[in-house]
Amino acid sequence: MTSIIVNVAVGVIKKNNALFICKRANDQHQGGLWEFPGGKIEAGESVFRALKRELQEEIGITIFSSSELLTIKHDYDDKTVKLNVHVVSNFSGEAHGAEGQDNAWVSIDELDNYEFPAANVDIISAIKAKYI
Ligand SMILES: Nc1nc2c([nH]c(=O)n2[C@@H]2O[C@H](COP(=O)(O)OP(=O)(O)OP(=O)(O)O)[C@@H](O)[C@H]2O)c(=O)[nH]1
Ligand SMILES: [Mg+2]
Repeated sequence: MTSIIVNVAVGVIKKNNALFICKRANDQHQGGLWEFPGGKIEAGESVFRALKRELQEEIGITIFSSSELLTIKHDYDDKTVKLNVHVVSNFSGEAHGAEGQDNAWVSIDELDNYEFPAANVDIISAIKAKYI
């Protein structure tokens, strides 16, 4: 058990019927697994503000709005994360691996072919349930 809670902004980037996913670097927490891009929320930052900053840094897009999908609190052995997951379809720029990370546009059905961190099971269920 740990008392550290990491507050994270996560973006499900949607264009037509495809979602943009990235592969986490091996030296990161949950490294080598696929993710929805995003990152840690800084002190005093809103989820949207953090998402805008992280998506600019990690995948080179500028987002104009986002809509809340769900919030998940998940305990890993080494830390607890609170994932504030938003859907983003209103953005400019071409999503790419701006930090050199592998990436892919995938359909909802294709998500099952990629391995995600344990916390993401609920994100993928929510995506499927809502057909976002
Ligand atoms: N971005 C992202 N993080 C996730 C997902 N699922 C999940 O458990 N996490 C966890 O959320 C935490 C924070 O995300 P992050 O590592 O992207 O944070 P960051 O971009 O600020 O990274 P940095 O600390 O290397 O600068 C990590 O512990 C990561 O394992 C996901 O789908 N996307
Ligand atoms: Mg990140």
